[in-house]
Amino acid sequence: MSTRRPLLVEALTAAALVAVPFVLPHLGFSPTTINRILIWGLFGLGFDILFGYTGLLSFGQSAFYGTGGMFAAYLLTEAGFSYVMTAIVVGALVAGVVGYLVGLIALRRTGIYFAMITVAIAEVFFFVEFNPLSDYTGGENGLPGVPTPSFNLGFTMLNFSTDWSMYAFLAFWYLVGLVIALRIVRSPVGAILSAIRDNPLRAAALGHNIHGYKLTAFVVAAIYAGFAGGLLGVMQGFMPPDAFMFDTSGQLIMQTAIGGAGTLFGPLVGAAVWLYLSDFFQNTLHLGATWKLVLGTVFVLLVCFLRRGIVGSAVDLYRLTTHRGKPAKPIEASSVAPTAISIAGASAAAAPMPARKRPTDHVSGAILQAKGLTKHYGGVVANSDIDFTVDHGEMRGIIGPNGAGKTTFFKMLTCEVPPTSGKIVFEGQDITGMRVTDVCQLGLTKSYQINQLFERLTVRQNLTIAALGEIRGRFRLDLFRNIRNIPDLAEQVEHTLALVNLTGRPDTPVSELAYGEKRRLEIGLALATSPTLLLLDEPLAGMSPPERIETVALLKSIARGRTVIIIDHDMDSLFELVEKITVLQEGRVLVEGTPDEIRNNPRVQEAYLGGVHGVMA
Ligand SMILES: Nc1ncnc2c1ncn2[C@@H]1O[C@H](COP(=O)(O)OP(=O)(O)OP(=O)(O)O)[C@@H](O)[C@H]1O
Repeated sequence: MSTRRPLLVEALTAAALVAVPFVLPHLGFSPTTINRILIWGLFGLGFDILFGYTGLLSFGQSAFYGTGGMFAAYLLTEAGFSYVMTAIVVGALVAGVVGYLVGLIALRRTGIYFAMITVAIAEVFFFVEFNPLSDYTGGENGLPGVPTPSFNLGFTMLNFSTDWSMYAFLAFWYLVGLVIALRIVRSPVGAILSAIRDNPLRAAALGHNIHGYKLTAFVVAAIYAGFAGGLLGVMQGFMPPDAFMFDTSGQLIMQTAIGGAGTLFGPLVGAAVWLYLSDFFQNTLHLGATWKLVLGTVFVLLVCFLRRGIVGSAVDLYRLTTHRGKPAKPIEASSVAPTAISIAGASAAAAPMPARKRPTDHVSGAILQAKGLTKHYGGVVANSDIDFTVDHGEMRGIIGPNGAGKTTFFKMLTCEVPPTSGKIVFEGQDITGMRVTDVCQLGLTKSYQINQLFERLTVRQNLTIAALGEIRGRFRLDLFRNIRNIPDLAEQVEHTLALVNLTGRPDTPVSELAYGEKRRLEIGLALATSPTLLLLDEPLAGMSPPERIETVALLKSIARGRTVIIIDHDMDSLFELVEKITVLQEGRVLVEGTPDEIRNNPRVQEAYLGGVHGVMA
């Protein structure tokens, strides 16, 4: 999808919604089914932002769908409130508040534990609706008598009491919901959500408050669910209690899987398939109770053979046919609904700009001091009583045999793991016990020994995520801001691309990069945060000799004007790069000195060669 025509998706959707009443009835869709599809589609927009874009599989969306729907229906039937749209919006906001509170609890865990908490929450809401709150919700009877909306335009009265007028009403709100969802996924927040989906730990290490962004996605999904629930009551003239049922959450997930997660349109298309087939099996084929068995089989077949869902697979096919000869792009949510990061680089200036500088009061003297740094893993002493100082502008090497504690030392410096004892001072500030996100925001970051990239994103998109951390800070709710309007972002990404020599590969997905290119991108991610202190953990690991030569040259150019600490086992390269080396052995500092001093130090030779004195490699 062209990123130069961002309104194309919206315009095509509007045209398709106009065409639907003229086309779908001929394919066997009843007006009621079409209206239900729209409500599921709207419900699914929020769920797709949560699941497809952020990677959070919630089984609890029925709780918010029911809450929003019931609240709106209660206002309109029991509380004597007569403004239908206001009631629906209030219901959606209440669902959002409930989503915020639930998210605070559920998002404390990840993966299967998060999913299990959402299951439990859905069950709790179902119980509460049926028992303690049945006086308000109607219990198993639901709330009948929900009015249809009507608007007085002065010269005429708009009424939505027929199926097709209700379709127009729902189609309008679906389009509004889609436009908002597209704005969100195209915003910097949308970009960060897709980074969290791919690699939450790296997203946090690049300075993003991932808990805040996950909570945002959770609340957005709850608001969409609540709004769709309100529309359900209005469409049916009755708010059914089964909106709260676990089946509702399950059906939403299955429809999203059928249609394609991370596409925004997947839930709508999935709902069309699901509802059409369930109508067809029950009403046309009269399968009785076995219709669920057949539908289940169809679901399994669809998910097995269309792994990306119908919309995702259609996009892949389109790409294959239109980009024949070019390497196929991997699975990417931006394919249908372009994400912010797919747009970010579109207008990037080709000319590199100078690296951004963080304001600092200290231009000389120590930038980092570690005092008595110790780390125990149970009975294993990874680091013991390390005193370590690095000055501004210095390029320091750290070496040591395998298991000497080098990586653990870096992890403590970047606050990925807390020290058992000791203190870390960075730019005069005690950072001991701070979070990795905050330390990155202060200007201390590292590239990892094992690549920690955003695999489903391109090179440019990866660097955009890193640069956003420095430009926007740890958390900002600019949900509707176009990423193109962020000053300096595109230039900073282009500059980093040039620094790590990847200007020829900006739109290549990470999965298609050669190993050496991935290693350079790994360094680029750290560089794009504009650190004042850059830690590089084995940047040359696993590289072929030509890749090493290229990367050493790259490291030399990167190091100019920066403070860098490098761990590596490649002594020749390290001795060529740094002015001073710290040797670790068995978790302690063995010795510090210039490359020549270290090369000829008998204690270092003994540490490496097990007591056989000789010249080190
Ligand atoms: N998460 C952990 N849990 C338990 N022990 C750990 C953990 N991480 C590291 N260790 C132990 O701490 C010691 C130091 O490991 P570390 O990875 O820091 O060494 P290293 O010098 O970086 O090694 P290498 O050069 O092989 O990467 C090792 O004995 C290792 O087994």
